Amino acid sequence: MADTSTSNGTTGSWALEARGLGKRYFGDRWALRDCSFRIPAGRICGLVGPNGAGKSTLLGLATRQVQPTTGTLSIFGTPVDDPSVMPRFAFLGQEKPLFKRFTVADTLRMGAELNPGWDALAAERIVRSGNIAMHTRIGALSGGQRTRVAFALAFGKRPDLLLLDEPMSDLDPLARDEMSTLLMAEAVERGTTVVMSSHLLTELEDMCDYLLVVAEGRIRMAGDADALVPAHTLVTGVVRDGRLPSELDRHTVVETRVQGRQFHAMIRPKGPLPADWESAEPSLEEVLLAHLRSPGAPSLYTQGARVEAEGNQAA
Ligand SMILES: Nc1ncnc2c1ncn2[C@@H]1O[C@H](COP(=O)(O)OP(=O)(O)OP(=O)(O)O)[C@@H](O)[C@H]1O
Repeated sequence: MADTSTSNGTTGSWALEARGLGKRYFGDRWALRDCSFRIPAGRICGLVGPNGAGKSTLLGLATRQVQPTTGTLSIFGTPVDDPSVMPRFAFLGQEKPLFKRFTVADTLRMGAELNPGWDALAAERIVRSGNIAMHTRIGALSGGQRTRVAFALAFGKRPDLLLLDEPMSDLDPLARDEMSTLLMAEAVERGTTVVMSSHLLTELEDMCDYLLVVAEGRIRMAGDADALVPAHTLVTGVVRDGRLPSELDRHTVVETRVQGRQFHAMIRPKGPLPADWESAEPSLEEVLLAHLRSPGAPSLYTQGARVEAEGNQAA
């Protein structure tokens, strides 16, 4: 069962909307199953989940590199299989598909030719701030420098939606910081929506105001970070007769751990807590870690993030 309890329902347009989305590569193993959610326009959304959770599959479905087995996915209200959606998004993944024989200048020229709304100044600025000479061949660049050129291509396209699959994993800390700042500036100044998968929880905490948590192919949390985190409480109490207290059953329990005579639990309180429990508000990182360790925990959507698959009744 999913909680639908928290506030901050978001109005406005949806950058990404999935209904009953599923992908089975082969056999009966689903990489992604029954995913229904919305990401509002203009947000920086962190896509979080353990290895093999289905994050790249989801981004592959959004960019049509992967075909869905079930359900639909729309970008700004247009189904992703409609070619008119192409100019509205840019994708940057772990692999940077650049032509090794092209120079950096050739690459940017190609970006200008392929994209009607090309912003040459923005693209060149990103390249030059990394001290990369325009005449250098892509094949002669380091992995991090190639990533910078790929970022320049993505930003130069001036997309409304930037889809990023761990794109900064090979950047040094300075370049990583610079690209993060660029991303946030884009989102603020141009209202660009960013959906970014990352395993770096501190990076997500710093950058993202919206979250999509995936585990074992299903959505575990979706919505405003500001609403998702305060919905949780960390409680500590005493274990009696080696058993967790029955009072825990009154709340939504995400994770419990027993250490000696104490228990620690990440819960979503459904009412007052016993006076002898200690409670604290967790950080985003603590909430995410608890969910990543407990993929079977009940899911949570903030109001605006929830969407029902076709044929289902709205909650
Ligand atoms: N092309 C493919 N063919 C078959 N199975 C695949 C394919 N791509 C992904 N899978 C499987 O789908 C599941 C989800 O994979 P996916 O790459 O989407 O996970 P992820 O969350 O991006 O993982 P990571 O954090 O390790 O990048 C995994 O079990 C994976 O083995």
